[in-house]
Amino acid sequence: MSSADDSRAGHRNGGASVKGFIQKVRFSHPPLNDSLEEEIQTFLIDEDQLHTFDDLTKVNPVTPTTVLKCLKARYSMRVFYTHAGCTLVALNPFQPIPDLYSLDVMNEYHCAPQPQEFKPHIFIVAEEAYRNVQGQLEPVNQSLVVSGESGAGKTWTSRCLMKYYATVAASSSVMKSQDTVERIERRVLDSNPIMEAFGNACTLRNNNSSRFGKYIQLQLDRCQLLVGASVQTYLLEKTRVACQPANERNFHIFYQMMKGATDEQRKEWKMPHGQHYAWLPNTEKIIEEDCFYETLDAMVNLGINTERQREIFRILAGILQLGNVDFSTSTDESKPCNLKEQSEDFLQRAAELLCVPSEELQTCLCVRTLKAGKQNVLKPCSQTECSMRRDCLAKVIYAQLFEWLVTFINNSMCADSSTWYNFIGVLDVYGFECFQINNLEQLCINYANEKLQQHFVAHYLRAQQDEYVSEGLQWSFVKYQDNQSCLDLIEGSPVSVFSLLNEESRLNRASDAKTFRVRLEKELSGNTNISWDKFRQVPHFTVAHYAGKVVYQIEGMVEKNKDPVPPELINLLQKSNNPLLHQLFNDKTTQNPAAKGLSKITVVSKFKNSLESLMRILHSTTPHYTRCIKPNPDCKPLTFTKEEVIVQLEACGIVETIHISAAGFPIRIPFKSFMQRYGLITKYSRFKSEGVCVGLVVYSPFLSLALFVNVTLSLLSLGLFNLVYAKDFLTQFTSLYEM
Ligand SMILES: Nc1ncnc2c1ncn2[C@@H]1O[C@H](COP(=O)(O)OP(=O)(O)OP(=O)(O)O)[C@@H](O)[C@H]1O
Repeated sequence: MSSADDSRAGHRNGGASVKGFIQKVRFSHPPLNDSLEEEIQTFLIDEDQLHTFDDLTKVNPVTPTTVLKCLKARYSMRVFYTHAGCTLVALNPFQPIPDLYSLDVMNEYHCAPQPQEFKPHIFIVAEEAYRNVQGQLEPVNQSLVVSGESGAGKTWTSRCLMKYYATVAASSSVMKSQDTVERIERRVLDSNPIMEAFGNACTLRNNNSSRFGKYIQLQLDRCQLLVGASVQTYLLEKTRVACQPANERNFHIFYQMMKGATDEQRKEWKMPHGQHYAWLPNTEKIIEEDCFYETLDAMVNLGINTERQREIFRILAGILQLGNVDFSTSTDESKPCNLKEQSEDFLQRAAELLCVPSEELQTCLCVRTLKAGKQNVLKPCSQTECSMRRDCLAKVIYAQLFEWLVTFINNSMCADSSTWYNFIGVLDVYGFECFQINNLEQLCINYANEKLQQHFVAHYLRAQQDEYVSEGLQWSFVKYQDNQSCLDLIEGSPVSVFSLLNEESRLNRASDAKTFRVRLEKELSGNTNISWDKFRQVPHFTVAHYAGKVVYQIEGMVEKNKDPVPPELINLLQKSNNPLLHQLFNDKTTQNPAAKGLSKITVVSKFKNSLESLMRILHSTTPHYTRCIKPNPDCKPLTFTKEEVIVQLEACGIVETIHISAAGFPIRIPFKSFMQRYGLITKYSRFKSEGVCVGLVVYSPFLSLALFVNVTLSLLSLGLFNLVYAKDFLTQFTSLYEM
């Protein structure tokens, strides 16, 4: 999907994260009666033992308190990973832990006959997915969904996963393909510093916060070797280019340039030492991500040649100069605004770096062309409009550049479709957001989280419980909240928040927030997930999300949804003599707003489409969930704040997940797939065959088969599947063995 924008940045000042906000507990926990309280106390009495619970399904009773205490005990013993049934909980240590992710550790997990018997680790999840691909059990393709709030460790985890596959999938002894694999694995890993330099920024919550979502597909050949990768990005926060929230920074790449440039580059970029840039706040803050040479190395490795690099950096330098261009009000309304003192120099430099005529640049920023019948009428813009057009120019250039980089990276890493057969996808998306002021960008992000939650619920909670019902298993229900009605409210048809927003955006008129609020209330008040606070003056609506209520401000929402780019700006950029900039706005293969008429596609429509295609992919894969938890709000090493953690545990429904995982069968394989994969053991006649040991446990009328196989290495992966059941398995199994 495109780098559809929105100004998450603009609304974050003083914003509180979701953690301080969630008041509603999503799932209905059983009320704490005296006996449960007693059980909890009995469990907690053995304090020294709490850290030993590698899998929270073994905790008894499972309550928010007991789960929290175990995680805290483990964290203080420096154990950062814990299984929670089908989910892995990862607590962020906020400091490098020696040897936790070393090559030796990777190899240990990779070579272990039963990795799940090792200490919980992200490598278990990685290895399980890898073995699933090797086992070719449907669905063969895998998705590793990494979630959590900002700073919880999603990007770190995704990087670990990529390194793991780049190592184990390249460690094959197939010498012939070794060269390719090495090159590819290098490229896959090198895509990270580039994407992070251009897509991450230092925020109040995380020094290296990803300002976009991504889904990386690691492509594997028939031998499960890494032969390529592709990345899909979601909703880049392009507003940050022109508007940085208080105490936050712009994208890393600008600081990298500023701090890492040689004298020669400074001259070329017209960036003398000590020059202040309005769009480059907090330059004094030094963070480890300010590593220009690492980005340059990665660019070289991915094949971005020196000339291309020059073009990229000139564009970026041009954007910075643009930020220092300010307008003064014109005394005569019929005349365009003037430039403020010094702004002329900056405009001149911006024009030179962007390779466009400076007078034309100034006219585009200050004068609007209106269509009156067949004639064009020129109308001077107000001071505010001029600033908006300047910001819009910077945003559209940056978004197109980011898009181009992603396409370039994909072209450089993606394997020919005839050479790869399966993939393992890693999804790293922004967590739930709730600030003091929330607008369209929070609505999109929270909508994405609703979709993922629905996927999780469908996959683990609902599917499992529904299946137990259809199988007639005795099962005491865990109550969970189905979020379909919230999704109906946001994206449903025929009427929803999105449909009304789109309708309003298509009307060629300035939108009025109050009128739009009335319309929302009239059309949507039948849905219990939407409400309005009668005492709040500002037009708003409140959505009851699965993770809590979020109040959205209506003002500006429709305009953001339209995301208009004045055509004069596009025309100007199309004429640029910077070959890359020229290509960005002329190439039909890129998402060129002018060429493709994208300005007519609204932000929510684009986002919804991209999310739907992501969900289709997720539904076609075997998912593995990792919930990253941020143990304290200040990113302090080894500090566990229980109030911070409990809210995150509740927001992701971990207690219910544990309940269900503990009570159910965690790994299920369709009978047909099982027989296809393991039918070969029938060759080894009877149980007494050499080296084969099969144990059969029958539960009537439903069956579980525990297989303990120690035959050949080819059956090693069987260790992953410790429990299988299927209605007619006994009949078929016994007939195979002539029992
Ligand atoms: N397993 C880990 N070991 C050591 N440090 C870690 C680990 N995971 C995360 N960190 C630290 O926490 C910081 C924040 O992690 P990360 O950037 O992955 O968060 P995130 O969830 O991706 O946040 P955002 O949503 O803002 O992008 C990292 O920069 C790193 O310093």
